[in-house]
Amino acid sequence: MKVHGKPTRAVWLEPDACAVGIIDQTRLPHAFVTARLETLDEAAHAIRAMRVRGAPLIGATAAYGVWLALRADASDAALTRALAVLGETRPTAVNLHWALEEMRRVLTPLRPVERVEAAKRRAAELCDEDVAINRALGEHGLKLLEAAWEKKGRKGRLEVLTHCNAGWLATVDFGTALSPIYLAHDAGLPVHVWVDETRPRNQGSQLTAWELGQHGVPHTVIADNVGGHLMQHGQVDLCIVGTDRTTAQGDVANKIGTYLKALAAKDNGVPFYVALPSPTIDWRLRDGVREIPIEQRDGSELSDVTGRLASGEVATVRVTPEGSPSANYAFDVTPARLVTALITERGVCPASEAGLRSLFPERAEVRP
Ligand SMILES: CSC[C@@H](O)[C@@H](O)C(=O)COP(=O)(O)O
Repeated sequence: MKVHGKPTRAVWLEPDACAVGIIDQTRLPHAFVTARLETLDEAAHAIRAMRVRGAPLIGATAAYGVWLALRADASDAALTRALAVLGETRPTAVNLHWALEEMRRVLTPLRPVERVEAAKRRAAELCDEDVAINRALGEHGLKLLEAAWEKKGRKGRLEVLTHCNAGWLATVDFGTALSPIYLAHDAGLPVHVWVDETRPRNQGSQLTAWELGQHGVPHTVIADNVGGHLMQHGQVDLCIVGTDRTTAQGDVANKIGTYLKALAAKDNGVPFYVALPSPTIDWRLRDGVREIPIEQRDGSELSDVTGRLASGEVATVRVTPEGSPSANYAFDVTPARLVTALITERGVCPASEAGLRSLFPERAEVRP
């Protein structure tokens, strides 16, 4: 997507082919700052500190992280270590493990001398594949938005609610939940997005609002607890969110608070869609509530808030009493029964094992 009119991806190989470029997402929306990652440790830190975040982007950055590691040492031991270091950066998004497994599969049979070039090539391919997948799922999602617009009698605005950031900043490009929204906007549908702020890290108010604004998509930031009220008053036509891990039976882990939005949507008859690239499906798991690991992050993300002062300076302030402990659960699981449908690169399906199987028949028999 474009930043200040220039086509930009969320991760890229630097022109000198010696480093990986990222947008430092901890600096948005107050500053657009890019950074170079040159080592395994820098890549792992970027993921852990959420300079890059969002399930597909974590996977893509980790793939490039393997390349950075092998540049220093392409031995079997170094490959094993790189996969382990990167694999421990964040627990919930399965795209991380999917991308690392793919790098392991491609690189292990090669001689060390062949690995560096192969790692760079495969990481770049994974990035291109992510872009193509997101574009394709956007086309499928667009049909749902068009149908909703027809159902509404083509009157007013098409009101969409989203949670967290599942836009291009969370992927290599286009995004997942936001991909259909960008296509709808570009096709002339009067789409308006209710953007949940998404405490504690505010990916909605800081990242989703920023990227929608860059593309000119009308949107309004709301506090996390507003969605239910809007749905009760007929002000949300549909919800679309992303996911960090979807089980074989269609349960979806996504940013904390997603489950409550799905409950409110169900209670009010509002369609609740989840957009996902197939690498987000964990075919080994079934019961998401019991089986998906939920990341718990440092309590300071809750007690401290960063923003821009009137002076223009960006500052961090504490908003909870000194001494009050905080619990910072980063994700929750929305059971499949609350999900109207899954939007994938192969089409739209019910959130169920049969639904996923109908789109991915080659995965039907994969079980631990
Ligand atoms: C296409 S991204 C889907 C999810 O990764 C997204 O909704 C999300 O929850 C991101 O969480 P984050 O903690 O910012 O990495």
